[in-house]
Amino acid sequence: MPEITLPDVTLHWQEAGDPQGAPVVFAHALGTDARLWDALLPLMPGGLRLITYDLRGHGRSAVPQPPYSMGALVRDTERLLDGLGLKETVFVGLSIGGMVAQGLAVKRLDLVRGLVLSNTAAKIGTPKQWQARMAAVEAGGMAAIAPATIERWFARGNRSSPEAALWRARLEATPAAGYLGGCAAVSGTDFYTPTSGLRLPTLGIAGSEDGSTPADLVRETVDLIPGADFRLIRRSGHLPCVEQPAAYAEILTGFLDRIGHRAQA
Ligand SMILES: O=C(O)CC1=CCC(=O)O1
Repeated sequence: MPEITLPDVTLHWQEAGDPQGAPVVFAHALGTDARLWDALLPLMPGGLRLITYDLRGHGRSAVPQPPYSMGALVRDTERLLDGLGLKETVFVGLSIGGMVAQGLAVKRLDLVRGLVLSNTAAKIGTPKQWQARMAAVEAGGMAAIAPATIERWFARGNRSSPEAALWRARLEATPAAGYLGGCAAVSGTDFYTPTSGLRLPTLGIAGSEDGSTPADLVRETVDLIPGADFRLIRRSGHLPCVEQPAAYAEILTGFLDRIGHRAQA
């Protein structure tokens, strides 16, 4: 499994698709990892280099002591992309991954030619809500927040599915320190002003039953960027790439086609 060792953290990443293809990079949600994209990637068309990675504190990446800042998460991503020699990617970020996407596009537009803001916002929750969640994890571990998280993540009809059970197990296996670090990063982030200055092809994706970042919240952020497209995925909560991978692939492929993001023959 490929790793990249940065000055203050080692990150795990992997790739699929065409090594010479146009690069698409995927950043996952808090309490998940790069496997969030497993059902989606086989549904993507050819001519793309599909890169996934684990944020610090998650998956197989190292777990530095919390708290983390959004600046650190963006810097990790910038260093990963620079280390892989990538430019002009389409960057797909879901939830905290979508915050990283916004921060990266603001800081390094040379790395991002198209932005996909999935189930995310410029600001998610309030510091008070994040404090309460962090206190629950500190007191009871990851299992303490699992039932409520599954309700936010999955549409009503999908909460008893094998996917919900799998992602609950993965949430509970997330290192508490990594999760707490990520909570602190989200809690301290408000990208309304910087994101409203972005000018690049952008697609917003929301789930009709998302209990974490409801569709209206996603739309509010996406509408900050002139010309951005917005798509709603039905029968889906916070993780539509898991719940409705075919619909997600179709929407993402349509965006890539519209902006001509494919390997040149
Ligand atoms: O955990 C949640 O419900 C919502 C969330 C906020 C940031 C993120 O990545 O997930």
